[in-house]
Amino acid sequence: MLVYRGYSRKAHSATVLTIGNFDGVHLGHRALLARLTAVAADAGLPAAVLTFEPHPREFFAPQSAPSRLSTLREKLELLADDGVDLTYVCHFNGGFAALSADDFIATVLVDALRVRHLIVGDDFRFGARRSGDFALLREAGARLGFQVESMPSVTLEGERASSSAVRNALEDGRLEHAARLLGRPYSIDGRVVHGDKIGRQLGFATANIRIKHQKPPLQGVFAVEVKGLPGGPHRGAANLGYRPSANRVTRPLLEVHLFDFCADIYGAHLNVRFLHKLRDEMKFPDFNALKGQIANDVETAKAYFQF
Ligand SMILES: Cc1cc2nc3c(=O)[nH]c(=O)nc-3n(C[C@H](O)[C@H](O)[C@H](O)COP(=O)(O)O)c2cc1C
Ligand SMILES: Nc1ncnc2c1ncn2[C@@H]1O[C@H](COP(=O)(O)OP(=O)(O)OP(=O)(O)O)[C@@H](O)[C@H]1O
Repeated sequence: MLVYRGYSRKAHSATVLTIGNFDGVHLGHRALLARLTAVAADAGLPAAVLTFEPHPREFFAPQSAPSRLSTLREKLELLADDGVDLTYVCHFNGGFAALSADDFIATVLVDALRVRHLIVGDDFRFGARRSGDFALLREAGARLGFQVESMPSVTLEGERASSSAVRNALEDGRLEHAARLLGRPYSIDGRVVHGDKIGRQLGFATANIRIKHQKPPLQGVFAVEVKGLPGGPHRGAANLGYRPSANRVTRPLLEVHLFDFCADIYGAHLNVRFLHKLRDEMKFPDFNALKGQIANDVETAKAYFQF
């Protein structure tokens, strides 16, 4: 998959295009991408995605913007896995937000991305003050020579699959439901960094993983599966939070204790899949209380896995 920053580079051929945030790449997105790649294959044209960085809500209201399900890198990997040929990552700034719906269609969709066939959800809104809608796209397409197709809503148990629904499920600890909405367990990638080496004194060595998320969509103690190490996937128990009982940190930290594992893995790049929530993170009065609880968590996680 080719990735372009912005839309200043004109597409080298006409495109079959879709537009959106695609945070987390959930079931609804995946159905849309399946349709996109099928239409693109039929037309012999590249399947293209236009997405935004930062998210429009992060630009308009950074304080109240929702947490991110995926980093840009994770999102690009997921789009590539789903067969997308070209992704345009458009910098969402004041200038872009001020583009009228008509200018967006003329400058971005027609001139730069050379759209031949556009597929979006029928609730799709765009342009300054969200004034553009599906009807306007249809009308512009008829005039300017591109087809516009609406994607029917993908639902799960009566609820529309959406990034917000996944965030709510993760926040409430309903991980199994989030996994159904995503079509895979929720996971975070990161590199193993050096910690305070207290874990070993506690009897539970942990891999401290630096994550890119400022505000992850979930917190607490979890049964996890870890990919990225030889002989894996490995199972374990993990804490994602601020570690209030020992050397509290200011940025969220992911610490994973792998079962029956002993090796130097500093620097490894891991993918941690959150399968089941065990409890919320807590502040313990002393090391012994923390140690006792972690021992319990490890037993509960092992029981979950029937380890
Ligand atoms: C399964 C598990 C559960 C944990 N739960 C908590 C918790 O509830 N509160 C907390 O402050 N720290 C918790 N921790 C984090 C420990 O405090 C941390 O692993 C320990 O301080 C070791 O830090 P180090 O790896 O930097 O040496 C947990 C760790 C694990 C592996
Ligand atoms: N459940 C769904 N079924 C079909 N199409 C969807 C579904 N969810 C999103 N889409 C479409 O996928 C594209 C990208 O959606 P986008 O990520 O912007 O919204 P979203 O997933 O609904 O997220 P949010 O919850 O943040 O609104 C849009 O065209 C949107 O209409």
